[in-house]
Amino acid sequence: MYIRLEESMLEMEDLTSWLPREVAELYQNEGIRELYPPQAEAVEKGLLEGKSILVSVPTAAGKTMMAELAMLRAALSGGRSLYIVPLRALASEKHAAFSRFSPLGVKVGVSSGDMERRDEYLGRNHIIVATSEKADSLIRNGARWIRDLSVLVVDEIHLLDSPNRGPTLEMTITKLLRLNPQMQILGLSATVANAREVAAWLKAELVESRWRPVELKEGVICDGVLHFPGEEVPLSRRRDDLIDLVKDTIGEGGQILIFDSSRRNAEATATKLAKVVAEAIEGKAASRLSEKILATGDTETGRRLADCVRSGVAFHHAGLLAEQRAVVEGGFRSGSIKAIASTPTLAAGLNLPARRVLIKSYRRYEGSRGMVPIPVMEYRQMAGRAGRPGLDPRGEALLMAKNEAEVRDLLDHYVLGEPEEIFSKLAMEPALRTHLLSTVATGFAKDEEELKRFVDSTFYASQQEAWHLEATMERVLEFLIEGGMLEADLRPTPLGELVSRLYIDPLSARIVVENLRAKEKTKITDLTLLHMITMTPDMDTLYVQSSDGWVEDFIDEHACELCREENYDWMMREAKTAALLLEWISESEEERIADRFRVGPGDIRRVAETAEWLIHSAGRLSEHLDLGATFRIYQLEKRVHYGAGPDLLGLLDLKGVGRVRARKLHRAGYTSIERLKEAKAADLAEILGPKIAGKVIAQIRADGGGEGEEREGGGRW
Ligand SMILES: Nc1ncnc2c1ncn2[C@@H]1O[C@H](COP(=O)(O)OP(=O)(O)OP(=O)(O)O)[C@@H](O)[C@H]1O
Repeated sequence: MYIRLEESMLEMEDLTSWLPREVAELYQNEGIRELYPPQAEAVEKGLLEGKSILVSVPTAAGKTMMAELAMLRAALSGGRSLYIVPLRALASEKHAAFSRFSPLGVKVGVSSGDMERRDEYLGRNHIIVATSEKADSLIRNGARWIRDLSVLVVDEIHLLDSPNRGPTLEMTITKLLRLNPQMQILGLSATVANAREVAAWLKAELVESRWRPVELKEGVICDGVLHFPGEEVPLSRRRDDLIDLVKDTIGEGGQILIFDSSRRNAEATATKLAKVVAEAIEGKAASRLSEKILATGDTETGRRLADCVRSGVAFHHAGLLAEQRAVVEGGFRSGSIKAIASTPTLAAGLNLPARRVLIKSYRRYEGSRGMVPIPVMEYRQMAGRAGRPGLDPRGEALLMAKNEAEVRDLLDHYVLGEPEEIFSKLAMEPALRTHLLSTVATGFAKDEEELKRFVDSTFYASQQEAWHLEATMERVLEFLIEGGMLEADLRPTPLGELVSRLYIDPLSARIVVENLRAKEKTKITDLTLLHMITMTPDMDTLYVQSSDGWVEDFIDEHACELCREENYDWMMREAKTAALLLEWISESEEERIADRFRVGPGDIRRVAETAEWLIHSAGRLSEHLDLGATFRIYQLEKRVHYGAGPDLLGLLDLKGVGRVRARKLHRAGYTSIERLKEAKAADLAEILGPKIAGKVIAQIRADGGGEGEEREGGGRW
């Protein structure tokens, strides 16, 4: 259980020893009078004197503000800080939050978008927010400003342990430290067992604490009884634990976050609660939110979500569109939504405090491993959302158990248990393949000796007594040499440099090149290209379910268009994913795609976005190696971007015109920009609505060789 220590002894006023008075005033105006104890400890350990610090504290203990103070100190003396976050949604959130420093003259930027870019303009900012992938890509593409950093903040640094994101994070930190040896680094971590090890790697002071701003009571709910260590409290009414708990929370003016094991369960939980919660809310605000959800697009998932939201409940998972998630989060913050049922995957990105947190299922589905219990560290991340500072006297986090034995297990393992240690995942072959190439291609190492020395400065090496990488490294280097990405003496080839800049797995590059070489040019269709990119390890292919019998027919039907694939299970998944993309570019309605492939609208966009990046990369490879499919690939890239047919390409360059509006214009005979120039303003307004029509007209005017010409043309608009 978390404990609350004595109050901090450092007041905002005291910060003027290190920072200009305006900074202290800014926080005072936000109602902050003194530093929380872990913050005060960080200051004592040199946070405001440029010392590197690893902070390992519970959720909501004020980590972000520590980072802000260090970044402000740097900014106000002209220094630059990079703030690394794990998710794009968090990058926008932090960017918005840091923008409140602009009255102090602090410029803030966020790096998102294309991978193969340097974004030199970002260097004008004092604070730059980026995901670890984007930061890595900026290094690979040679952004100059990244060599001149005063402060590096790594949010959620415990993700070093993540098989997906960990190696990139680790290599990015290692490279940034190499480029900026004097830089102050601030690692913000959840509580982990071996924070000292992470601190040692970063040569940082450690601030480790269990302090929380609001007391947190943790326990297990079973059969109408709340079991806390040493205490049992019956719930007032007894029917159904979930419903009773939600009613109890809302009855006391609180909100509840519920974590479920799967999307389907999260949706079912929200639907079940809708009736109960609807009675307890003021309906107007909820109805407005529900309209907002419907405005994001007409899909089954959207409609179901809108129905729930109208009753003051929501579900939240990766199948939703980003806009839909934003409405749900905003509605919860404003109090119109009382309960959210979410999947655990999103716990890290869901920055919403609530009076109560219910972990309805402590298991989660993990591909081939089936349902597995979540780590204690993740449990703590979820539980830590309970208790809104300044609003709740205390927070309560409960796990749900089926019987007494499970109650005891859950109390022992999660409530009273220690979080796990974290381990580097750099030794995994796909990670090494990508990162060894980029290390050489970006000039961090010139030969094998230097490469080994570089790897020696990673978290992996600092955790290991002895190296276990030799064999894997040999294999990976051989692969890169064979694939023409490195010379035998490990100098990068132009192809290797390109692959590194494109930010794709070298194996993806090889799959693309081999398939483009193998296939007769005249036989390459859109489906061939789509299938090719779904074969790469960079594409997360869709699962094939028992009801997906049609995929086999699809494979038979399109056999001569598809690429060669040895493994039939993979072929099924690839073909299903390629079929989804084919429907997307054929302008199938999202609702139809969601239905047929049993995915959420958020999944469609994600698959399309990954595909676009891979198709773009395939185009660059084809161009570089003169593989003869370049034009066709670039056309496909644009179609995947917009989800539209080839006849719309001319219209899709217009801002505000997506697949649906472009098709409407096309149907009305406006098949090109040239044709549009002939149109009457009133006709366009009828097709597009007056606002969008105005936007389109302005663009065509700008495009059409100047305003004067338009006017001479007879004032058609
Ligand atoms: N010293 C303080 N006094 C009062 N409020 C504070 C103080 N420090 C931070 N807060 C407030 O507490 C809330 C949580 O802080 P913050 O976001 O920094 O926590 P965090 O540890 O980064 O959270 P998470 O673990 O969710 O990332 C914010 O609303 C912030 O304004």
